[in-house]
Amino acid sequence: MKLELSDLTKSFGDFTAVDHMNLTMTNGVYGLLGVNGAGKTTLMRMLCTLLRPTSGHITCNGKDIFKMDGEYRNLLGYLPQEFGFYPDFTVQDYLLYIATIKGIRPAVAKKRVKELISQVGLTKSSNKKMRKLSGGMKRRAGIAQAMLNNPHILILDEPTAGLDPNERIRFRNLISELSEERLVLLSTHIVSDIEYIANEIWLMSDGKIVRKGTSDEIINSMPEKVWKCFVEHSLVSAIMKRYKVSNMKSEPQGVALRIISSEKPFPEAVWVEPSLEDVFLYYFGEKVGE
Ligand SMILES: Nc1ncnc2c1ncn2[C@@H]1O[C@H](COP(=O)(O)OP(=O)(O)OP(=O)(O)O)[C@@H](O)[C@H]1O
Repeated sequence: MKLELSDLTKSFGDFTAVDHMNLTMTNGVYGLLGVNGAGKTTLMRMLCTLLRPTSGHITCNGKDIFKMDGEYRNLLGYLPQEFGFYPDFTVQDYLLYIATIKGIRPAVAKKRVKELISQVGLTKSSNKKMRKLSGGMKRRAGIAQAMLNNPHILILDEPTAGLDPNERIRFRNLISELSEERLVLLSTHIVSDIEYIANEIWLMSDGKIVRKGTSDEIINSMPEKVWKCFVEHSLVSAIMKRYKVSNMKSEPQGVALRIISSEKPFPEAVWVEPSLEDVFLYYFGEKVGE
């Protein structure tokens, strides 16, 4: 499976949400990381043929996805950021209903729904009404609906939004499991959601991919260094005006700061290994603040 984006652009009036993007994806997990408004959903909606590009092309194994029609939709599973889940349907009925919409034969659908309910860990809740599920369970039902047609391409828009830490971990494991022999693209603005499961991470800002690579490659690409030091409370605001501070924590010795700077900020500062979160804050610090 190969998806190629060439010079892909989407504008709304004179605002460009996706800006001349060129990318290639094959099987594996791609993590699209960016702050709110970076253009992630716009990109994903184009990849699902729900939105036409202003210019440029998306091809799947060499064919224009907008000309493939049903052939492409059969390859695709999509979990939108907000998905309609019919609150009074049970999990099982909801999935059977979506299977009907997707044109899956009833006998096949019944078997597939049962398998998927088990795979996403909802067997005990299969007769529960959708509105009674927790946020994490709803998202798992959402993944199951995206997987009904056993898609080769799985696109998940902010699948971990609103999940608690346990649900996040469970979700990450599920996505890793589903990614075998499949192309999975998932968007998030939470670094830890993709740090360990994405084969390739894309940092997106203002409609462009500003960095891409494995987690290690992205970390190593950061031009500045990360320093750790302890300072008195009274100095913190002056330091924050002067340096990019990726984290601060009150500790008995004072305030522990992680400072991103090409030079040693204080004689007592020690150089520490950067994390992907430092890199994210390095590129998007002000935007995260906004
Ligand atoms: N239909 C539209 N008309 C006008 N502007 C739009 C439209 N859809 C998106 N935008 C704008 O395009 C930009 C990118 O939006 P998009 O939803 O793709 O970002 P995002 O990275 O998915 O953000 P979030 O994490 O908040 O979902 C935003 O500034 C948004 O306001």
